[in-house]
Amino acid sequence: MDLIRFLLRKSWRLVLCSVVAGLVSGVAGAGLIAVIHRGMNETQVSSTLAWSFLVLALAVAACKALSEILLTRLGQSTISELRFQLSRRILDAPLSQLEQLGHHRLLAALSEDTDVIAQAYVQLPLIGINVATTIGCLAYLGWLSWPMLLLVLGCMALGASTFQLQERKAIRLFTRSRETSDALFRHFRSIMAGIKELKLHRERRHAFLTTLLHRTVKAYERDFVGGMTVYSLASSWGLFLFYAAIGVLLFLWPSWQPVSIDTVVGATLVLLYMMGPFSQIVELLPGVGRANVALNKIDALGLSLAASTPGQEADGRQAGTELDIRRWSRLDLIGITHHHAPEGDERPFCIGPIDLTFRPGEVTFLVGGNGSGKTTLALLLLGLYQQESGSILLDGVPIDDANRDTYRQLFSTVFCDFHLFDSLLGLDQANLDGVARVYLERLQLESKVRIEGGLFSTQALSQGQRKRLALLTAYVEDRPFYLFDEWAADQDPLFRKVFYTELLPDLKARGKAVLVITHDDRYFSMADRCLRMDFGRLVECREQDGAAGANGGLSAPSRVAGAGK
Ligand SMILES: Nc1ncnc2c1ncn2[C@@H]1O[C@H](COP(=O)(O)OP(=O)(O)OP(=O)(O)O)[C@@H](O)[C@H]1O
Repeated sequence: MDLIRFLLRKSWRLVLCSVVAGLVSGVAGAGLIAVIHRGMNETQVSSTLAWSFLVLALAVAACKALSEILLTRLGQSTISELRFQLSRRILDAPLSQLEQLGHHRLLAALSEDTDVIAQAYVQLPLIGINVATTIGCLAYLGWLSWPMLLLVLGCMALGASTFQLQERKAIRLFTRSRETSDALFRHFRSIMAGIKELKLHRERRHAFLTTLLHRTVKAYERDFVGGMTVYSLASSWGLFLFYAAIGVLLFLWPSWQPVSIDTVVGATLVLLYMMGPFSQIVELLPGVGRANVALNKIDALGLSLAASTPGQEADGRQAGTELDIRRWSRLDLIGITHHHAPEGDERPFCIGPIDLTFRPGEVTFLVGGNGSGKTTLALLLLGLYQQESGSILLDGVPIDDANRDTYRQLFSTVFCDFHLFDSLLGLDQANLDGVARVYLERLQLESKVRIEGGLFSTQALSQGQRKRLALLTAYVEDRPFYLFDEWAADQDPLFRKVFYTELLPDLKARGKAVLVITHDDRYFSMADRCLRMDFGRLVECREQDGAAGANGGLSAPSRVAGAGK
């Protein structure tokens, strides 16, 4: 309901206009039936009646068209709003929460759930209009004969109660099919990401298609068809009750009590007319049921659209920050701990407690075996993971929910699994192209890529070249703290040398703090200090790690906790 309130706040004018247009159309339709009924009974048709007929017919057609046009606009604007808001909620949500959910669930929510919710939301005015039309018809029926009204109301109550019993089953099936569509999106992602592996291995491709995908697709089909079948049966039962009421009125009622043929014809006309809006309501109900399932799903993902993130302003900036990220002098990690939620029976991976200090103009190498926790520490430092205990202080100011987003603006990064946007997005400094072209030459990409209006001419590059382009983006960002997660791993020996012996010293000379996660022991001497991760703990670099300060001496932090202090 929060979501409905949220949507109504955004688009109440469109909803109101379409409801009014629909109501006028519905009421005019009921009036048209009354006029037709009177016309059938009059031997000499009056001109007033004829004009009423014309005006009402025009009103019905015009308002129906207007209502439909407005509803289409409402539908598209609702989908846009939902996609925008949900994307925003995803960007606001903690990284660890998103990692636990997985990309496939987020994609399913962004595409399937937004569609289903928007379609149902658009149907709400239609349901309102049809209910209003039905009430108008019932009022006319009551005016013709209240016992007949009671009969029809009885049939409707019977239909509604049986429908409610059946609907629970339909919702259960829709919920199951929605869960299956998460798995379906995971398979779609596997197709995209694993296309080369699937093409190369016939048996794997066959197993993927016939076992995984086919089973999931069929499970989705079965549950979805099951849910829709329940609704179809319920709607047919409702339709039958309508015909039953007409049958009783036409064939049984006159034999029970005296009634004029005129009343019977009028009541039959009303019931036949009511069948239109009634059928529409019943057809709309499965969509409403699926929207409920989609709403619950979005809530279950922890991405409720109605909620807002504490400290987050509407424009994405944060209130109440005391950080000056351009003029910082020390960054302290004090007693930081974190653990990854284990999958199944695995033991959780714990990191920390970690004490560490960074200063501008200092190049730090972070080494350690695979899975030792280097990237996890980097993500904690960047404020992308939230520590479970301990604190991060920038010039003595603790980082919290209110200033974390501002704190993150301290860093430029190239992650191991970096993403390259197709332009220098969000960078609108003067002479952006000129600045970028200087780095393009420096990174030896000028013969491969052109930059026009901040847009890269191509991304069809080798992995190493794409990583250089990501480095270019980081350079242009010109932020105070650089973090590279195994950046040099994809580079040829020549460019690896350029990175360690030219680019890093250049960043240092510009007063940047640099943290390099690396396995390149040949270049450890380029670091001011070298830290080692070992099973989630930060330990001193051993002499055999080869860590030597840039000025030639072994950096060997005397106490890792106080490194840099
Ligand atoms: N999102 C996650 N959820 C659960 N466990 C995770 C997650 N990310 C990492 N881990 C676990 O945490 C441990 C440390 O991972 P991390 O990526 O920090 O290591 P790393 O030192 O950077 O390794 P590598 O050198 O291979 O990149 C690993 O055992 C890994 O299984």
